[in-house]
Amino acid sequence: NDPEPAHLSFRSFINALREDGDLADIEAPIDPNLQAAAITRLVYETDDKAPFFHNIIGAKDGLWRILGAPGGVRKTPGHQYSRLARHVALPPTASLHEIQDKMLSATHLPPIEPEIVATGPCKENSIEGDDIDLWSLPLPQIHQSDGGKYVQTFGVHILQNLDGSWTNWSISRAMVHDKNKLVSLAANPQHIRLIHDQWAKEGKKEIPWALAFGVPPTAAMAASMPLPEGVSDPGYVGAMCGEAMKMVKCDTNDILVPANSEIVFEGTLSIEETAKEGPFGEMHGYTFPGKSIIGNVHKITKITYRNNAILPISSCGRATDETHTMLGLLAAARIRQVCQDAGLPIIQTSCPWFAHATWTVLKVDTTKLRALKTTGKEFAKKVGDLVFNVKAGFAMHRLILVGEDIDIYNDKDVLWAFTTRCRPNLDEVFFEEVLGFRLIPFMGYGNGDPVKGGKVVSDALLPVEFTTGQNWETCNFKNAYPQSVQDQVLKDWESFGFAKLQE
Ligand SMILES: Cc1cc2c3c(c1C)C(C)(C)C[C@H]1C[C@@H](C)[C@]4(C(=O)NC(=O)N=C4N2C[C@H](O)[C@H](O)[C@H](O)COP(=O)(O)O)N31
Ligand SMILES: [K+]
Repeated sequence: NDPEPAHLSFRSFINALREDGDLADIEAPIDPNLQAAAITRLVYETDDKAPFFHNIIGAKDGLWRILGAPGGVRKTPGHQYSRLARHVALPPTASLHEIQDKMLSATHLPPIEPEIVATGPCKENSIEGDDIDLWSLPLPQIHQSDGGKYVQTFGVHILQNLDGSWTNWSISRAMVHDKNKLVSLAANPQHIRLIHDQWAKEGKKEIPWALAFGVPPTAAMAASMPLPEGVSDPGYVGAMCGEAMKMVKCDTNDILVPANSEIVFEGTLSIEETAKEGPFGEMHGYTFPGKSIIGNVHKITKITYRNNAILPISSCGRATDETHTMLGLLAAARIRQVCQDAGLPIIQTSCPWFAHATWTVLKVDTTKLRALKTTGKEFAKKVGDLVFNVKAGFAMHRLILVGEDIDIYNDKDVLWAFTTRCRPNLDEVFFEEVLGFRLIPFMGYGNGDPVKGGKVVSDALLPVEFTTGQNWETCNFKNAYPQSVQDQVLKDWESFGFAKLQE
C-alpha cells in the first residue's frame, strides 16, 4: 500500500474504490484481447463497479494487471460520481459541480512546483533498448475494429515546450506501431500538436517525451482538462492539492514523471516520422472500420515499472465513460471559467452524458443578465464568439443557455428547457467559421468541412427572462400545489399503496 492518499496514488485510489464497494476484483484469467475491454465496456453501459483484472493472460514479470473504467459512473444513488470524487479528494457524495469546482480551484492560484525525488516505485523494474518488445506484452485490444493495439487509453503524455518553461500533461490515445514504437493522435488545437509544431519550426527532429500510466488520479484529471496554454499541469495540480507533486526524472531524458506511476514509457516524439493511426472506437460511439488517419510516431527508449504494475484502460464509446465524465465534464468546467473571466453571468456548466461531450449547458444568472439590457440573439452571439474561439470549446458543437430554475445536471430538466424554450432557428445563433471537431461523425463523416463550423448556441431562455424575469408557474408536483397539499399527499403516499419515493 502507498502512504499517499487516493488522489495522489493510483494504488491508494484502487483501495479506496474497494472500500467504497466500487471495485470488482477479478481473479479469473482474462484475455487482454477484447475480453478485458468488453467487460469494461459493459460496466460503463450498466454503471457498475470498476473491474480490476488481477490475472491477465500473457502477463509476465509484473506486466501487467489491468484496471478498467477508472472514471466511470455508478448507479448507487447519492454516490454516482464517487469514482471521480476520489480522483480529487472529495467525499463519495460529491456532485459534478463540486468536482468541476475542485478542478478549477487553482485557476488563479500561484503554482506549487513539483518536488523532484531521487527515486520512486516507478523505478522498481526496467526494460531498455533492444530488450523492449511491446508485442511480447499482454496488449489490450479495446474494440474489435480498432486498427491496432491501443495500449494507451488512460496514460498521461508528458512534453515540454522548447525552453522547458511549460510542462504539458494530456491524455491522447496511442496504438502500438512497432516493438518499440507507438503512433498517437493529437490534432489541432491540442497542446501536443502545438508543442510538436513549435519544435518542428525550430528544425528539431524529435522531442523528449514520456507516457506515464497509473499516475496520481488528480494528475489524470488535469491531463484530461484543457488548461490554458503555458500553464504547467504539475504546478497547477500542486496548487490544487496544496502540496508539491513528487516527481522523478526519466533515466533516458530530462522529463519528470510522477514517482509512483505504475508504468513509464520514456523516449521521444518524432517530428517527422508518421504512421497510420486508427481506426479507433471513438468517444461519440462509432468506429468506421478501415478508416485510418496519419498520426505521430513515439519511440520508446526505456520502460520502467512498479512491481505487479497496473495498466489503466478506457474502453471508450457510447456513454458513459472517461471521454464524457472527464473530457466532457472538465471542458465544460473550463468553459465556465472562461465565461466568468470574461465577465459573463454564467454560474454553472454541464456536459450531459447523452450528448457525448458535444453539448455544454450553461446556467445563466438572469438577475445579472437583466442588468445587461441585452437580447437573446445578442447574448447567444456573445457567448458563442467567446467559447467557440477558445480551446476549451473546441469539442463542443452546441451550447444551451438556461435560467436558474433548471438543474443542468438533470437530463430531463435540460431537455424540457431546450424543447420548450428554444424556438428552432429564431432562438439559435449558428457559427460556420469556427474550428470544428472532426471526430464527431456529422463532421468527419458528414456533409461540409470536417474541421470548420457546424456549431450553434441555442438560447433556451424565454424573452421575459431578459427583461422582468420568469412569469410562469412550472406545472409539476412541487410548483403547482400549495405546500399543505403537497405535505398531505406525501404523508399518505405509501399508505395508499404507492412505492417509496426516491430522495
Ligand atoms: C480523458 C480522455 C481524453 C481524451 C482521450 C481519451 C480519454 C480517456 C481516450 C484516449 C480514451 C480517447 C481519445 C478521445 C480523443 C478526443 C483523445 C485523443 O485521442 N486525442 C486528443 O487529442 N484528445 C483526447 N482526449 C481529450 C484530451 O485529453 C483533452 O482535450 C485535454 O484537454 C488535452 O490536453 P491539452 O488541453 O493540454 O491539450 N482521447
Ligand atoms: K491537459
